[in-house]
Amino acid sequence: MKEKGILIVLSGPSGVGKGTVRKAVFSRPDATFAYSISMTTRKPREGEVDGVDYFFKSREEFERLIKEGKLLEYAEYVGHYYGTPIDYVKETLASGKDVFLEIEVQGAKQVREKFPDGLFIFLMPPSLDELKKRIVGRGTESIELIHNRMEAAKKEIELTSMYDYIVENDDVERAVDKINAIVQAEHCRSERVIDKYIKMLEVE
Ligand SMILES: Nc1ncnc2c1ncn2[C@@H]1O[C@H](COP(=O)(O)OP(=O)(O)OP(=O)(O)O)[C@@H](O)[C@H]1O
Ligand SMILES: Nc1nc2c(ncn2[C@@H]2O[C@H](COP(=O)(O)O)[C@@H](O)[C@H]2O)c(=O)[nH]1
Repeated sequence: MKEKGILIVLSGPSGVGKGTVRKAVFSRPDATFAYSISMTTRKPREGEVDGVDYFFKSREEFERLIKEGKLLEYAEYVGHYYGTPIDYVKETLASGKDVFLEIEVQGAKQVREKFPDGLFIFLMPPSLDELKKRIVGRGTESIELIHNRMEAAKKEIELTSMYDYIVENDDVERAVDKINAIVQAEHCRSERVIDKYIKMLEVE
């Protein structure tokens, strides 16, 4: 039987710290996951590099990729498309490596439908007040957008039952420790490990 990696999906409301926690996951020297670089139609921010932070696309190109079935999931988020290239995910999982997606909740729902065996982790804010503080503190949103995101966050938090784990992001390094522990536990539990031992017995 073919070795298969785990598809890890980190999601949660806007401003909870998904991007911050994902960067901290990958900055650990022992990180073994492959990061799936998303496509987006938003413009690069200062310092962002095409093919490293995102694959930056025009709306026309993105819509063509949707039609051609090249995306595992996609969502329109604050006026821009975001999506996960499907080939990279499939090929990397088939090679036995775990793949890490950091995506918003609409996209996570689509992935759950296509990859029910994925490992879905919802990043939870310590409180709604703290979530608001983080969105305001980031300084990227107008008052109106902050209000919209807070209303959306309340609805998103109600949908946590589709996730396998909830990790509170009270402290970034603590959240990373919990995510790594969850993935390790999944490796021990999963049939991937059982397959490995069956293979070992077949060889003897
Ligand atoms: N554990 C934490 N404690 C305090 N501040 C945090 C923590 N995690 C993240 N932040 C801060 O919260 C703000 C939002 O974080 P970030 O941009 O990573 O969120 P996000 O969930 O990726 O948001 P979006 O979905 O809108 O892109 C940032 O200013 C970040 O520095
Ligand atoms: N559904 C998807 N959401 C994605 C993807 N890549 C990133 N994201 C999410 O978009 C927002 C905004 O990101 P930003 O870089 O503009 O701040 C954030 O919540 C990301 O998690 C994707 O491929 N699909």
